Amino acid sequence: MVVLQETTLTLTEQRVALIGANGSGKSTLARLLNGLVSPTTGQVRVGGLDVAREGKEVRRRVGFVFTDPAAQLVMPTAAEDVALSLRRTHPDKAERRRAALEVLAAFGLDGLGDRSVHTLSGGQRQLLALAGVLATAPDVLVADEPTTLLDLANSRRVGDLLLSLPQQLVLVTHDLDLAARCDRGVVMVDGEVAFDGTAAEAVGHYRAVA
Ligand SMILES: Nc1ncnc2c1ncn2[C@@H]1O[C@H](COP(=O)(O)OP(=O)(O)OP(=O)(O)O)[C@@H](O)[C@H]1O
Repeated sequence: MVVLQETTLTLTEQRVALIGANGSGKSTLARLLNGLVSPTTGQVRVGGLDVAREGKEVRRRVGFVFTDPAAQLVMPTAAEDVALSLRRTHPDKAERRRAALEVLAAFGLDGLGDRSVHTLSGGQRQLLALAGVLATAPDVLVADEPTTLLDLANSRRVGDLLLSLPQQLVLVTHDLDLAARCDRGVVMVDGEVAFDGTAAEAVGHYRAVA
């Protein structure tokens, strides 16, 4: 089965939204960017690196946030989870914990370091997943519907945070208000790019065809 038709995209804008109906190929396109899936034909390059051949280096540069944070929170406590991301930059354990607590505070999760990740709210878990990925200092963040499971306040909070990141963001979302705030919008229909332009135009196009 062909999931994505022939697609040529050069993503240079700071914040790129991928929008479109369920099953249109957004997640597949996003997953190609860090090698979570591989193309059967064609090539994906990130910062000059070939994702298929230099996958490890690409994954170091491209952070990926899933819709469900449970997919990526692997340690028992919040602090330990962030600390895992810091093991390369902070080899000393005590220093690593201190740095992890600082990261948590920066994401509004102060005081939750020793909490089991299972006792955190959905919003807190999504912020923690984001904190963990960003603690690895990726050049690019790919986020696949990161606000879908969140209530209004948390989805605003996570959305604002994503849009204010210094690194490039590729955002798959059904939140059209959030998508419209990006710098570029790509609309997928049946595995093809149906529209590519400013985010506001892309949202308008999607609303017209949906
Ligand atoms: N590994 C796979 N093997 C077979 N089919 C797949 C695979 N991955 C995705 N698909 C199919 O490809 C299509 C596109 O899926 P994809 O997850 O990229 O869509 P999406 O636009 O992200 O959808 P949603 O908004 O529902 O998350 C779907 O029909 C899906 O079932």
